[in-house]
Amino acid sequence: MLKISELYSGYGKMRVIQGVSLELSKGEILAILGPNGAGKTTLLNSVFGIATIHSGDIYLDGTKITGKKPSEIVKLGVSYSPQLDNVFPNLTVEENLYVGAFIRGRDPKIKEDIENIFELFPEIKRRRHQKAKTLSGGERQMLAVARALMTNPKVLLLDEPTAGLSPKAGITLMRKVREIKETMNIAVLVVEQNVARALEVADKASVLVGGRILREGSAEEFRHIEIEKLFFGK
Ligand SMILES: Nc1ncnc2c1ncn2[C@@H]1O[C@H](COP(=O)(O)OP(=O)(O)OP(=O)(O)O)[C@@H](O)[C@H]1O
Repeated sequence: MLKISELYSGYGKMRVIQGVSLELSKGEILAILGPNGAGKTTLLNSVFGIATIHSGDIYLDGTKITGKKPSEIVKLGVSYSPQLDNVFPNLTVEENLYVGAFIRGRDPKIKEDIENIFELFPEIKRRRHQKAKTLSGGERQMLAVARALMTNPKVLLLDEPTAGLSPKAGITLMRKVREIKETMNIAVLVVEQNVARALEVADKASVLVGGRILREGSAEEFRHIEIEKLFFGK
C-alpha cells in the first residue's frame, strides 16, 4: 500500500532522512520509534509532501507520490494528523469534522460518515456542539484522529497521538487506533515516543536513529527489548 524506497529528505539543503526504505500493507500498523531528533516527524512530512525530497521514491498503491503537493496526496488517499495544531480550537467538534472532509466537496456521504465516526468515538459525540478548545487532552487527540479519518484515507499518518496524555488516555487512544485499522481496514504509520504503548497495538515497528532505520521487525519481537538497547544497541 505505502512503499518508501531509499528516501533521502530534509528541509531545504539540510538532510534529515538518510536512506530509509519501508513498506506498509493494508490493515497494518507500523510504529516508528526512536529518540528525539531522529527524524520521525520528518519521515511523515516527507510522505505528506511537506519536506524536501533529495532522492528516493514514495509510492501509494504503486502510484508515485514523491514530490506531489499535500492537497494531491490527500486526494490519493493519505491523511495526516500532525503533533501540533491538529484541530481548530474555535470550531465545534462537528465543524472540525466537516472541515476535515473539505476535500470531498459536496459528497452526500459526509454526514453519514460523521455519524459513523461518532460511533467509533462516543467520547466526542457527546461533545459534538462544544468548541474543540474546551475538550480534554484525550478528547482533543481523538478529535484530531477523527478529523484525519474524514478524508476516507487508505493510509493514516499519526504523529505522537498520545503526547501529553495521561497513561490511561494514551492507551485508550492507541487501542482506538487499532480498532480503526481493523474496522476501516486502513494502514497506519504512527510515530510514538511511548514505546510500550506503541508496541501494544502495532503490528510491526522500525527504529529510526540519526535518520536511518537501525532495526525493524514485528512488534512482538521488540516488546521484550529494553529501550536503551532498542535505540542505541546497548
Ligand atoms: N521545519 C524544519 N526546518 C528545519 N529543520 C527542521 C525542521 N523540522 C525539524 N527539523 C530538524 O530536523 C531534525 C529531525 O527532526 P524531527 O522533528 O523529524 O525529529 P523527531 O524524531 O520527530 O524528534 P522528536 O521525537 O523530538 O519530535 C532535527 O534536527 C530538527 O531540528
